[in-house]
Amino acid sequence: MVTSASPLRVSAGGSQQGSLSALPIRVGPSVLAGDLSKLAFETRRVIRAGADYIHLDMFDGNWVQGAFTFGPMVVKALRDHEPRAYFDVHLCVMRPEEYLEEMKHIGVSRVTLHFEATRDPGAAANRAHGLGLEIGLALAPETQVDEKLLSIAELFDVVLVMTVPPGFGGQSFMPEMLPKLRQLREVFPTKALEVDGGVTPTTAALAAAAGANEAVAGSSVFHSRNLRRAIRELRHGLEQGQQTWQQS
Ligand SMILES: O=C(CO)[C@H](O)[C@H](O)COP(=O)(O)O
Repeated sequence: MVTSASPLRVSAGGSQQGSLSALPIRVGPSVLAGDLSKLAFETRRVIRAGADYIHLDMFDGNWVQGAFTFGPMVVKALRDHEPRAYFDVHLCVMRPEEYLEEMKHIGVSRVTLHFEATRDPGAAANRAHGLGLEIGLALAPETQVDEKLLSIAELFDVVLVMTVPPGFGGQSFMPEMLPKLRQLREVFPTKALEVDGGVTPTTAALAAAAGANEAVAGSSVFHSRNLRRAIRELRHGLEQGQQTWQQS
């Protein structure tokens, strides 16, 4: 295992702590935690409450065993309701690279593929960019950072560090993912770094102090009685954490 005591470098890398201030803080509610019978309503509610983007988890019941959510047709229907929202689709499916053209066609803003599920992630990133799609690389908790992964991650617009095993909401944030975030931030000082799973204002602050600048949150937003306050507190947690990073 590579630890923070053995920093890794790729060609465009280099440790530039402090430049994190250039990266925008963004909060993306995961509609998985909302009322799935009212997806358009839930999406509109969090947009009005100040969400920066909408996180949409597509599970195929295969890559994440037994968990099905929704597919491209549902996302297309949502897009028709919300033509301007930033849609961040997290593909927890087998062979996610086969869906890139469809994601573009239905108006997705960014699509995130799992490193573990994709046959040739580098080629997928290049193809997504050719289509004019932003592209993310998701890392399941068991995936460790090494030179090969870094050279692939360099091709992506965002790296998503899963802070729970993908599959369902309501799990607890895994603090053991924080060193992974630190490693990635050291190598990629200006790349978007996102966390997903068990994100609350407290864990958002921990993640941002380790380098994250984007947070997906399901339960802590949708189970709150006040969506606006929940999103504001998550943003505040990220800002506090970013300050800690800058001072460290
Ligand atoms: O990708 C996911 C699960 O695989 C969800 O986006 C994530 O779990 C968000 O839910 P919560 O904030 O309740 O943990």
